Amino acid sequence: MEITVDQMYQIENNGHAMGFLKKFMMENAGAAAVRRLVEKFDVTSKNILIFVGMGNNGGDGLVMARHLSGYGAIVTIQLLGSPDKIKTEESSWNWSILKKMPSVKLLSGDNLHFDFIPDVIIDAILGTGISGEIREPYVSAINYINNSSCFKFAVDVPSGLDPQTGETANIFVKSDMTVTFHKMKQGIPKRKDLTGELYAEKIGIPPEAEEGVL
Ligand SMILES: NC(=O)C1=CN([C@@H]2O[C@H](COP(=O)(O)OP(=O)(O)OC[C@H]3O[C@@H](n4cnc5c(N)ncnc54)[C@H](O)[C@@H]3O)[C@@H](O)[C@H]2O)[C@H](O)CC1
Ligand SMILES: [K+]
Repeated sequence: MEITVDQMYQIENNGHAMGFLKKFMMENAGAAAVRRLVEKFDVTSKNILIFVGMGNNGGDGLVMARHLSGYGAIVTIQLLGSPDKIKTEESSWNWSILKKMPSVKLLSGDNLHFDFIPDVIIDAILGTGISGEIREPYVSAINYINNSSCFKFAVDVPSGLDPQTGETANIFVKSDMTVTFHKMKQGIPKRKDLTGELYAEKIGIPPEAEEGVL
């Protein structure tokens, strides 16, 4: 069953109100995404570059970084903004854990020059919160991703694709694999040319959180 983006936010809020906090959803989302990635790709000693936006899509990317480090990957995060401008509590919480993990390299701002060639790029820039045309520094990050020939993995939805309508913004990521969360959003499967292999993974939200929504 496909759901709307509005329904997803309502379900998420209901689950949170039940006590299944968004930070737990985020943890499960990042862990489920990593499970799919490592099934496909041996990440041991591989260079993984994660572009992280300032909302909760970025937060999922931060969770992935921690898990991938545990799998022996060499992880670099490029936060697309300043750490003090991270927009949500759960994403900031994950950033603060990573600050205690020298195994993960943390970069921030809009300087997109790296001293390595990534084997995998993770797009955790924008998810269901997208609105309007893509702005900098996200535009440059999306260009960087699309100009790279490595394996590309999209968190929840390729950034720049509207998960409700399936329409694209001025610029958008073309990925090899996409993992969306809880249930498929209506617009995503319309653009399999952008998602690559597409999966919807459960993230522990109680089914009761759907009551009155679906
Ligand atoms: N579905 C779930 O149960 C869960 C989903 N999770 C992940 O959270 C994101 C949605 O997070 P949200 O913070 O609402 O939105 P985004 O991260 O997509 O982005 C919002 C952020 O981006 C800025 N922005 C919006 N449009 C643009 C634009 N065109 N150009 C530049 N910047 C833009 C805006 O200002 C906001 O700050 C969902 O996709 C999942 O990945 C959670 O982990 C919890 C479980
Ligand atoms: K994304």
